[in-house]
Amino acid sequence: MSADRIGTDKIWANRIWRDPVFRFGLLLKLALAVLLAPQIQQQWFVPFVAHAIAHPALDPWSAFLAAGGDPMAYPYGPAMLIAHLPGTALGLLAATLAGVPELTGIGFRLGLLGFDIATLYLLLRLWPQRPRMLLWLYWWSPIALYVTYWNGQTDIVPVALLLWSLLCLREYRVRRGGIALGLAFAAKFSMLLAAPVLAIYLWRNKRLRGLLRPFAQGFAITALLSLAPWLASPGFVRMVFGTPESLRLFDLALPLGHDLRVYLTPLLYLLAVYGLWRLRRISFELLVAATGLAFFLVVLATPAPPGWYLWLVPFLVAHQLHSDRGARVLTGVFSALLIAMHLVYSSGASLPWTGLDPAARLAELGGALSPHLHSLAYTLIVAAGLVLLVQMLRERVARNDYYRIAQKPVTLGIAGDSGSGKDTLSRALAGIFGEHSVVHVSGDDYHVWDRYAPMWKGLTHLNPRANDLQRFNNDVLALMDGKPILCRHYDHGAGRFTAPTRIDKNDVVIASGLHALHMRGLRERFDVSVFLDLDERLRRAWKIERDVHQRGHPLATVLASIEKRMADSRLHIHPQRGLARLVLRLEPVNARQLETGDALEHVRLKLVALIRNGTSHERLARILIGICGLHLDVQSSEDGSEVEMSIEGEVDADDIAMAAHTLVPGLEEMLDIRPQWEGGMSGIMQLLVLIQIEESLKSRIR
Ligand SMILES: Nc1ncnc2c1ncn2[C@@H]1O[C@H](COP(=O)(O)OP(=O)(O)O)[C@@H](O)[C@H]1O
Ligand SMILES: O=C(COP(=O)(O)O)[C@H](O)[C@H](O)COP(=O)(O)O
Repeated sequence: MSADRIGTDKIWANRIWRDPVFRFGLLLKLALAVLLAPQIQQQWFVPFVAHAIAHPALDPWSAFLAAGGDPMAYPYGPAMLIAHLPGTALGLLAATLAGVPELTGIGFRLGLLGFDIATLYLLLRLWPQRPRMLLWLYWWSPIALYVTYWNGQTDIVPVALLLWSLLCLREYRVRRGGIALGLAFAAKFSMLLAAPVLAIYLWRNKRLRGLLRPFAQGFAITALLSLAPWLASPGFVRMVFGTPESLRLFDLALPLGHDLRVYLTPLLYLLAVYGLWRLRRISFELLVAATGLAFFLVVLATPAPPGWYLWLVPFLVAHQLHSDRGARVLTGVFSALLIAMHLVYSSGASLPWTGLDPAARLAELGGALSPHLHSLAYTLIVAAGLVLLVQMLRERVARNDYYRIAQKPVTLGIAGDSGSGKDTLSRALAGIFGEHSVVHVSGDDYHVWDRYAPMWKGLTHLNPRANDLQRFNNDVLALMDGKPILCRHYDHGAGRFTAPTRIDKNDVVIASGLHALHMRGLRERFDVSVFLDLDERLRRAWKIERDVHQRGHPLATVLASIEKRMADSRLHIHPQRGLARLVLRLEPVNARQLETGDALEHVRLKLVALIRNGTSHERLARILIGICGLHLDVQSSEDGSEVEMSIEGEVDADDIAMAAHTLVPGLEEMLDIRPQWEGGMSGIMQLLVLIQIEESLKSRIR
């Protein structure tokens, strides 16, 4: 069980259950379930479910119709029936034993109360930060109270199943999430509206794309198994498909003449789904907002029955939890208008134990009032709903930090001398973002000549003139702007260039090379610019090891190349050190290890990080000491613009992962779902770069 789950369950057990706000709400709902008998339950739902219990049949819908039941009685799928069975069965048993028929309806409503509590629990799992506020916003939600306990609709069942699906998605239990959505659909077909939104969320996040298949399988198999047995049933088709309620989706239409109409509700919904598709990356909070907005659009563009407004409640709760008081006021106004109108114009409940029937009185009032007033009231509701929808769009989407930073790629520039670790660091960073989300441009691919060109006799690779830096610059800028490039690759094995291949845009652009920070225009576009400033003895040892054993060069050639390149290194590579926001210098803790020929992987290293214009070094220092158990020596420049951290010690990948979870929680949805954290100095470099990325992204939204 995840730590969050344990934490939430503890909140649930210790705080919510004991909380007076919960307990009074529970008492109220129990009282309402006992005292109120909603007309639609008494007339339709309860008789159908009771008949299904009393006369078990594989096809309860046809059996009910054959017994003379009302075709309007139960327009729901088998999952809804299964959800209603336990409470109603207990109620029916009690009614039979006690000879009090009302107990059956009470049993039905207690079953709904169970889903109401389940919905509260799921909301608490989704947003555990402010449990007391969530209690007030959901457990005392006027819309939820009205729909479930006065009007009597049972939309709380598919809503709870949909929330379960969302929670499963957030916990990467996607097959289970698909099953939950399939059950929500099998309870009430309109939950299908959420399916494209959830699918786009999984598809548009490369880190989640591989999860779409199990999600879709879970959904499809559940929906098929839930419905296939009854699709050939005439009773099921008659009662469940083509119900007047579902046809309301087509009420709002634009006549084009010749019996042709544009159905505006489906049109608005499809445009909303397309708008979501256009987003580059979608965080979970954006998914929640998008699902709520899709439902909101459909509900406002349709003469929706009261039950459909219950779909909005979890998303209105999320909106109010993460917004200011204005959202709560607006939601309150919207709720009040909605309930006031439906109290008069929609069915309600009677009080059987008292003989009172307030719903009938209200219905008489509704019948006496002018239809103009009904439309006026509905217009007010749509107006308040649109204002609320615009507010949700603005605050849950447009102002969503993730939305504002994730619509452009994260861009990293890594420069350093040959053998300083540029490719190694690039691979380590790609390991935490996920190769699927990273495009890596290497400066080696922009050498002007291949290994066998005579030009190398006069020029070294470290001379900018030996590299097509203008093309490197243009290609990286193109990828930053989301455009594909055509780029050849330098094969260090053969010493030749491969044919140009198309490189597509991606969420993270890593540009590494000898001269990656050489060009100002490009350098200033990087979110993070890194210079690898290796201890020269270590760099030589690493370069010799690599060039001789991995690239197949004779030792003498490598040694001669190093000497020949010294001047250009000082002239063209090292000046980039002063241009980088982050300078990383790896040094041997004991240089003698290099002299005694110890295996390079056994040479203990320390990292000296120079952070320019950083703001998170104190937080970083605490975490590196507290979580990673490292030894730090921190020096700051007089004006505080430069901080140098000397970091020593051993740290494993798990500690790096925990440190990242603490340091940059806001980036977690940009990382792979299983980031490849590294131990040692490589893992610390992963952390340092991530912190710089977070700082840069925050400056995007300031
Ligand atoms: N953090 C590190 N720890 C240990 N070895 C490293 C590290 N970074 C690089 N190396 C080694 O140094 C050599 C050069 O690294 P590489 O990434 O190819 O450098 P560059 O891309 O700058 O030329 C490689 O053999 C690599 O394994
Ligand atoms: O200096 C470099 C740059 O690569 P890096 O920064 O990765 O060391 C290499 O020597 C050249 O690319 C030529 O490669 P090769 O020597 O294989 O022909």
